[in-house]
Amino acid sequence: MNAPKIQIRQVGKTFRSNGREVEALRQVSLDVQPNEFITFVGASGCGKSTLLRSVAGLEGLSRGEILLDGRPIDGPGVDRAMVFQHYSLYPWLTVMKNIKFCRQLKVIADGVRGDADVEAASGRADALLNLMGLTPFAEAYPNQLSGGMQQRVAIARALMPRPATLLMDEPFGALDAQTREVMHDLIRHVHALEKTTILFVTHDVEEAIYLGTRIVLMAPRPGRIDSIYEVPLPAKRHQDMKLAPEFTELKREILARIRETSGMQTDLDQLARLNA
Ligand SMILES: Nc1ncnc2c1ncn2[C@@H]1O[C@H](COP(=O)(O)OP(=O)(O)OP(=O)(O)O)[C@@H](O)[C@H]1O
Repeated sequence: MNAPKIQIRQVGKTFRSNGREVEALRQVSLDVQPNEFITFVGASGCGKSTLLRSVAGLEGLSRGEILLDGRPIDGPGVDRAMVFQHYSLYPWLTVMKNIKFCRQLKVIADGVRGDADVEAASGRADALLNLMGLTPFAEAYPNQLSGGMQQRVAIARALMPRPATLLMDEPFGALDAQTREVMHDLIRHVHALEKTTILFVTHDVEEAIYLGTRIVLMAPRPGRIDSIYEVPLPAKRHQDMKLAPEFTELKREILARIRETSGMQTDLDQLARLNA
């Protein structure tokens, strides 16, 4: 087996605000292999976003450590890119300029580069536009695009510096069901093509199974890993697989476990007794 891309070791995170303490993560440990696609599910408040932000280097840890390629993470880096639910595009820039924006900042920070570098960046931006089906919209502004298209621009922008790791926090949460399906196949394609390691947070169990190679189910109060499921699907996915018995059985099992760990099952049982 390869050396893990990411090693999350005994990670703890406690937030303190207004005299209150929240243990967002307790003793979280996980090894992620290169080119894995890990999806995280779990009841609200179980620490999914906190864990993702910690891998991004946006959140300091209270305990433990996270290693990337064997080295401790101590802040954000161009080797990791994050995509959020809200598209966070620059409304005053065209699609093409949005995609190139971070790259341009890096060029400014690093000093003037040669023509070859500028050309390579343009080639990469064109290739990503094409991959995302956005070529006809290169000169459009974000407010002229649908939600799905805006999110495709955000993904293209994240991929621009060729990050080895992509961190996605409910990236398709605001999209309608049909657009989500298209995005699912697109992101699986990106994963295969770019050989990226992906950590993906979602509330949607079907999305977690369809996209993931492994599913990490987290539980709240304190935030922790409850269980890990291998996805019994081949690398090449298609939408009909959602109807396969092994898919629906895994979905049923995970939904039941989320209900149990969230305390929601107790609420549902009480409701059923009231209605009886
Ligand atoms: N900056 C912060 N200050 C104080 N508490 C925080 C902060 N960020 C997160 N928390 C708390 O930590 C816990 C975990 O939050 P987190 O957002 O990581 O969970 P989540 O599983 O992503 O939730 P959701 O599914 O609702 O997005 C929650 O109780 C949350 O209120």
